[in-house]
Amino acid sequence: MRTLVVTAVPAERDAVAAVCAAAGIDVLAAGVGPAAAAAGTALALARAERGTREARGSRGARKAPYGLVVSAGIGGGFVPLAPVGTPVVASEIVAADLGAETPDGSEPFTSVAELGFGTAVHRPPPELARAVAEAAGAAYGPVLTVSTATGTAGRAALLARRHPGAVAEAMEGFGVAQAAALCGAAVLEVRTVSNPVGPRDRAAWRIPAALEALAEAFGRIVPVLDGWSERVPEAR
Ligand SMILES: O=C(O)c1cccc(C(=O)CC[C@H]2O[C@@H](n3cnc4c(=O)[nH]cnc43)[C@H](O)[C@@H]2O)c1
Repeated sequence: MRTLVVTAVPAERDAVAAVCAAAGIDVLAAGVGPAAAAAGTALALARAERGTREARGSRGARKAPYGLVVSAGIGGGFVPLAPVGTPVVASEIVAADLGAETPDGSEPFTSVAELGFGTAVHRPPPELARAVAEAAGAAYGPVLTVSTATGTAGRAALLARRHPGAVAEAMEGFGVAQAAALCGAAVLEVRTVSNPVGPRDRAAWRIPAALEALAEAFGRIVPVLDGWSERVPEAR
């Protein structure tokens, strides 16, 4: 089975391109936010599936479908679990602001799952996610997907309270995970921390350092991904 890495922007794609190309892993920059991530991932997975069907029985090189999709890029880190520069790997990929505001009561939000309308959490294969986290020396815990980046200490504290052990926040993981689930592929989320989750402070961002750390982390992660993909049976 093949592996697809999905980033938001070309700078993240370019950071991992060389090490992924050497391993035959495709990389796609799908855009910022959960909708762009879901759309780009679903299109790539569907095209690969169609390519496999069309190649079946033909003499052309048969390309397997994707069995694993990795949402990768920079993200905000929940201090102190994930300081700036830290790699993080998701134990859970959580839609943290997909639901309804509930003004009454102690909890101001109820998730789409609690409302009975669908899934709010996707879980990577734990054995693989833990192995990737170990290889990368990453913080391991829930990674939150938001449509609006946190900009206050109060919001950061509320998210940390609602999601104990959360290591990072970003804007694409749940979209990638939804598309992967639709196509029967496993999912991972791997990020490096560019800024602390909390008060909006662009001066505190360390994007070049986070991109460098992403490239370095993928150098250690790709052999683990290769090993896992070889163990997964070929396409049906
Ligand atoms: O302008 C701001 O203050 C601001 C604060 C946080 C994030 C943004 C973005 O535009 C993020 C876009 C991009 O980067 C990822 N990312 C990185 N850090 C965070 C974060 O703290 N919260 C959410 N997303 C983050 C994200 O995955 C996007 O692809 C602007």
